[in-house]
Amino acid sequence: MTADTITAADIRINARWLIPIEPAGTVLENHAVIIQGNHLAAMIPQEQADRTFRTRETVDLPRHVVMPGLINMHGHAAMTLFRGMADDLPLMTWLNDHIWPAEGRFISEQFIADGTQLAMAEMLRTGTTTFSDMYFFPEIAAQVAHDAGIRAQICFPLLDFPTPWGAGPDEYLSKGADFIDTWKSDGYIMPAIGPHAPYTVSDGPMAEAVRLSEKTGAAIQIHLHETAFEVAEATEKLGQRPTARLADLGVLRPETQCVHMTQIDSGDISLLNQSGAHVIHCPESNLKLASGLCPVQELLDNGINVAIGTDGAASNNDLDLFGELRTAAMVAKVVAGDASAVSAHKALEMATINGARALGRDHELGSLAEGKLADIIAIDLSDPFLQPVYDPASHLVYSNHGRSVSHSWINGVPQVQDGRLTRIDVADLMLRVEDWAGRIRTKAD
Ligand SMILES: CSC[C@H]1O[C@@H](n2cnc3c(O)ncnc32)[C@H](O)[C@@H]1O
Ligand SMILES: [Zn+2]
Repeated sequence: MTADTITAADIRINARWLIPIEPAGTVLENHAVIIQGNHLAAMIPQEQADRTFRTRETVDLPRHVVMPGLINMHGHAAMTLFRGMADDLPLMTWLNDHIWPAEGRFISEQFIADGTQLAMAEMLRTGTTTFSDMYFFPEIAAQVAHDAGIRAQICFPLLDFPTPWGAGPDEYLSKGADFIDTWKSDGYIMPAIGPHAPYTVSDGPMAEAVRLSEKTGAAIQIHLHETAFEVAEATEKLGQRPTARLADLGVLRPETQCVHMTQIDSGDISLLNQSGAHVIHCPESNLKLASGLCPVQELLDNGINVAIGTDGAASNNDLDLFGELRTAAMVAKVVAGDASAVSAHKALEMATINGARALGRDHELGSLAEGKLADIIAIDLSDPFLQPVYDPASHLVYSNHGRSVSHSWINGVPQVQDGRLTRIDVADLMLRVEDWAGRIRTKAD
């Protein structure tokens, strides 16, 4: 009999349940996750870990599920400061009469810094370790995320009209090219291009966005087919559905993420499938704005990658991706007329590996496997509202909400410990948020 070799590592997490996401549907019991530096060194039964690893820190999680951190693939982080400001309205009234005037009045570098921090605090507390953002002053959002050590795709905005970030498309594109150049090699930040929507970006700037993506490898994220009105208006004015127009302009590519897609016909499915573009499903925003519903199971059945996002806190009104998963799984069943559509495990895949795939980072994010980056969360299942446990995956999707998240590590660094944020000063943040709320309340009337 030969003695096992003992290897030194940094952190050992003892998990009651482990859902690695890949292979699909797997649930392991009483396993240890070993972290060395910023990556996963091993996932092995706890008795084997006793014999083979010596770590400087051990975290015992005897009532918890451990899984990869969630990836929130669409949002407008700083819109947390507009949460609950304009409810019960359809998309275009909400945007034209409330949100765009408020953005014109309040958006500044400080607004983005404080609102993005508020969003990050909520997302970290509810299990998100990577988020995608499309908003103004992307250089500020990128800095704030980088400083907090949270992974983020930050899309610079592109529109035909002026906003607090720029005078028009030429300025957005030139500032955006510099933004990509500054952040392209960062370990946490993925700079990307955010043409707002087909109805706000004309052909010239849209084609420039494609050229910039081809030149830099940066992803494109765009709101697309959010409402029936968008598709009907474009078809009437331009004689083409927006997906067909974007395909002609070269926008639909494997680097492109199409957000919403509530209106889909067989031609749209072919274009998405042939192009390798991804769909980002935001069911709660779609429900709240009465925009429509994305046929998720049909897209998955046609080989299209579908990831999940919350959208901004002004149209959701929270950034809890576990809540979003529950809605996504429930709504998918009604839309498909099939209770087996989007199972619990499939919903978890949408919020992890499918998001990583949309980012082009599935080789290092989105599942727990040796060599992948150590972006990990734990969910405490000991609460009475999560008892008894027959199937932890079922509880994560159908019974849980994000507040049961107890721990989180990003790049091997602890971000949440026993439900508390380790790197964001929440008390100080609340003072700044209250200050903004006071200003918005007085000027919003
Ligand atoms: C180009 S910066 C982002 C821009 O998008 C607005 N926005 C927020 N939510 C939505 C949505 O669901 N559809 C379309 N546009 C949205 C946000 O307020 C910014 O102006
Ligand atoms: Zn959006």
